[in-house]
Parts: sequence; C-alpha cells; structure tokens
Amino acid sequence: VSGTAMRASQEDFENAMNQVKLLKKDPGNEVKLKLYALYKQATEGPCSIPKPGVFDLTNKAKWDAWNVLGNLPKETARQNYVDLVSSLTSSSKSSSQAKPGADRERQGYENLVVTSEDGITKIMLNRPIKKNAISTQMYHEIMLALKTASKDDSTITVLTGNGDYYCSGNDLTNFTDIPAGGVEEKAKNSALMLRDFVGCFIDFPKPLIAVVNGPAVGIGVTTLGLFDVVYASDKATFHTPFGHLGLSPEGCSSYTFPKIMGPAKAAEMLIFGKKLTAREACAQGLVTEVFPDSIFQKEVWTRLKAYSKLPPNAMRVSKQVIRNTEKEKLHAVNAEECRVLRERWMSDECINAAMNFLSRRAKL
Ligand SMILES: CCCCC/C=C/C(=O)SCCNC(=O)CCNC(=O)[C@H](O)C(C)(C)COP(=O)(O)OP(=O)(O)OC[C@H]1O[C@@H](n2cnc3c(N)ncnc32)[C@H](O)[C@@H]1OP(=O)(O)O
Repeated sequence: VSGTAMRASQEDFENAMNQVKLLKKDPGNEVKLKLYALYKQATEGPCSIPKPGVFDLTNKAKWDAWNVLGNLPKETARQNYVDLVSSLTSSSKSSSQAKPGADRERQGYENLVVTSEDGITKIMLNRPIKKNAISTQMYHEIMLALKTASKDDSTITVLTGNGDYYCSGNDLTNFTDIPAGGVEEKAKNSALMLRDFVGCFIDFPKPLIAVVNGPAVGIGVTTLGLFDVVYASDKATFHTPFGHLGLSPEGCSSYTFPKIMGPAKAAEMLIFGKKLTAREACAQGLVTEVFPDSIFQKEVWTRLKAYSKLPPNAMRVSKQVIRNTEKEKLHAVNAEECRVLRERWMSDECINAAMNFLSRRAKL
C-alpha cells in the first residue's frame, strides 16, 4: 500500500469505509485482516489489548495484524486504509471491464491467470505480494484450472508463478479461519481438500510441466514429483521445511522423492528441511533442466511451443504408459499422508510454528 502523501481526511476515511461495504468481490482474508488492522490503528492507535489465546485463531490473527503495525501514526494508518480501499475498488472496476483477447484468457480466477495459446494451457499462480502462497481459495482455483485444462484442446499444461517466487507453499494464514467445529473440523476439512488437490495432479491426463521461475517451498516442491517435466531458473531453490513447521510430507513426496533421489537424499530434504539449489535439485533428478535466469523464459517457452506441436494422442498415451502403473499406489500414499497431516495440524508443534510465522517471529 503506497502512502505517498499523508492527507486523507476523516471524510475520505469514512467514504473508504462505506466503499468496503460495497465491494462486489470478497477481497480475501489477508486483505480483510490488513483493513481491520489499519482501521483499528487509525481509530484507536497502537494495539494494547491482551493477546488472545493460541487456540483463538481468528482473534489471534486479527491481533497479530494490528500489533505488527507497531507505533504507526494514526494519520498514516488512515491514509494507508484509504489507499488500500482505493486499490481494491480500482482493481474490481478494471476486472469488470471487457478485455481484448479475453477469449484466450480464462476469467473468473482471483489468484490465477490462466491462458491457452499455441496448444499450451498456462496456469500462473498470481499472488506475487505473498510470494504465491496458496490460500484455501487458490487450492480450489488450481483444482478447477487443472480439471478444465484436462478437457480443453491444449496439448500440454504448464504451472508457473508470477513475480520472483514460484510458490511459497501453503498459506500459513489458512489455519486462522477456524469453523464452528473448531480445530478438529478445520484439520478434517483441510485433509479432505489436500487429498483432492493432490489427486488432481495424480490423475492429470496430459503432459504437465512446471516452469519454476523462482524459489519453491513446501507443497510447491512436493507436488513437483507428480509433474512430467520440471524446468527451473538458476534462481530457484527447493525447500520443504516440514520439520521446522511441525509437519510431515505431502504431495506424495514421501513416495516420489525417495524414488527420484534415493531415501538418504529424500530424508535430508523431507525430515531435516535441507534446501536445494536448482542445480542440486537437477543433480538429484527432481528437476529436468536448469537455465540461467536471464534466458529462462525465452528458452523454456521456445521449447514448450515446439513440444506442444507433437501429436497430442501419442503424448497422452505415453504419459499413461509411464504413470498408470503407479496411480493406485500414489492415491494410497496421498490418503496416508493426509491422514497423518490431519493429526499434525492439531499438534502443539505445528500450531506454535504457524503462530510464530504469523507474529513475525519466524521465517525460513
Ligand atoms: C491445507 C493444505 C496444506 C498442505 C500442506 C502444505 C505445507 C506447506 O506448504 S509447508 C510450507 C509453508 N510455507 C512456509 O513456511 C513459507 C513461509 N514464508 C517465509 O518463510 C517467507 O515469507 C519466505 C522465505 C517465503 C519469503 O521471505 P521474504 O523474501 O523475506 O518475503 P516476506 O516474508 O516479506 O514475504 C512477503 C509477504 O508474503 C507473505 N508470505 C510469504 N509466504 C507465505 C506463506 N507461506 N503463507 C502466508 N504468507 C506468506 C509474508 O507474510 C509477507 O506478507 P506481508 O508481511 O503481509 O507483506
């Protein structure tokens, strides 16, 4: 949020509050938290209320969002609130206007840009300010995009990220949105969603290519074992910090990684959270090829355009021959990983790690 000049009046602030009520599209949890925090700071000043308990996740997230603003002056908070609302209203106006070439760009995704061109459907994670962390809504959007791509007339499908990151993994604020049934219900719902999400990768029928434009974390790394080809910029890194987060592996990585790189190398990544460079990941077989970042996009897309012209049925059948014998096993592994994670999400180790991140005490 840009706070160029601090001149928002009380009237501007009140207008902005009214505009928030009129927003047509839900701006998502983190924007709502930011709005809440700026509102509180602008009207009450620095956060001085007691910190909510560790299990009161919603109020804890609100408290964290407010508290992180520290001693930000009330006027600056008011200006930032007005700027944020103005950016929300202008983006909703521009997204409701018809765009030229919209036939090739699939509309309706909040955090993805999906395009189909030259026989390639490109699904781009589009949440660069959060390093493409996957929110609950994004899990559903990615599933929908994959299901749609599996039936469209493209020959190959690509997943990539917008901005400097490929994906920073699961959005750690996903667990602040606790339903009436409490943490148990949240863990159960998350496990079901994760199982469906990973299932979409296991069952994807066409060649699936990851264009890893920058660092990848958590589920952004583990699912790579389910892609057919993985191209990486030399700026990419591969990090699965499950130990640090009190978690266990997902995305079928407990099976695919030992198979790809051998159990000893897989254990270093999945148990101890060793971060690999792109060249190390390539040497371990997780990445197909690494390109210098300066020529990454040009080289990769030239190659993919050539691949997309190959006979589509032959590519599908070849993928089936390579992958189908493993499918049943992969679904079983996915189910077991989700069962274990459901327990992990309710553990103190995991809850404390997420809270540390949310209160800015921990980073990878
Ligand atoms: C429900 C199904 C679950 C499936 C199981 C999946 C498990 C996983 O994926 S485990 C991995 C989870 N990811 C992480 O632990 C990464 C956490 N992020 C970080 O450590 C860092 O943000 C970073 C190393 C990725 C980037 O650091 P830096 O370059 O210094 O940038 P910032 O930290 O300032 O990030 C900018 C902005 O983005 C927010 N953000 C980044 N990653 C996440 C995330 N995973 N979840 C939520 N938010 C994230 C970060 O908080 C910053 O936000 P603002 O402070 O509002 O600007």
